[in-house]
Amino acid sequence: MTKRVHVAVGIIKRSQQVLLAKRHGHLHQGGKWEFPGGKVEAGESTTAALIRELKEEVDLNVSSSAPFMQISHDYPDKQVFLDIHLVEDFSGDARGVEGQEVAWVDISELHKLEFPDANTPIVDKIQKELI
Ligand SMILES: Nc1nc2c([nH]c(=O)n2[C@H]2C[C@H](O)[C@@H](COP(=O)(O)OP(=O)(O)OP(=O)(O)O)O2)c(=O)[nH]1
Ligand SMILES: [Mg+2]
Repeated sequence: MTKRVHVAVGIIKRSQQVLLAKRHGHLHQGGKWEFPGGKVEAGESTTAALIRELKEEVDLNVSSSAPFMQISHDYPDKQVFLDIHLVEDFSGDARGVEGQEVAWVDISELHKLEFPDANTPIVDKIQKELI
């Protein structure tokens, strides 16, 4: 029995596109597209984790964010709690700091890409509410 992993996730939106990153093949859920983010550390707020992770992973400076949705999902090998925030207020040019592929993708095309299973409701809600 392991603990549920608390993850801060950012939907980074610029006009009708969102930023995706491809998870490296060796990682959990590797090879799939994700919304940038990562584990919230002990004693850290979700917002602080989001700011830290988006700087570390895609070199963006987040000015503000708003709660979007929360998802608990059980993978066969891992339990996650995704605390997902909408980020429309940021600066910088996105790049994959850790060598990962990044892409600005039209919201209308999102459902055509492969995401981790936990992301299905996220993609649905983005396509309903953010277009
Ligand atoms: N960032 C992100 N993680 C997701 C998404 N969907 C999803 O199931 N996850 C899962 C995959 C991982 O099990 C977990 C994220 O943890 P991670 O291991 O990538 O965290 P991290 O960036 O802090 O990485 P590390 O420092 O441990 O290398 O959440 C998503 O859209 N974005
Ligand atoms: Mg990460």
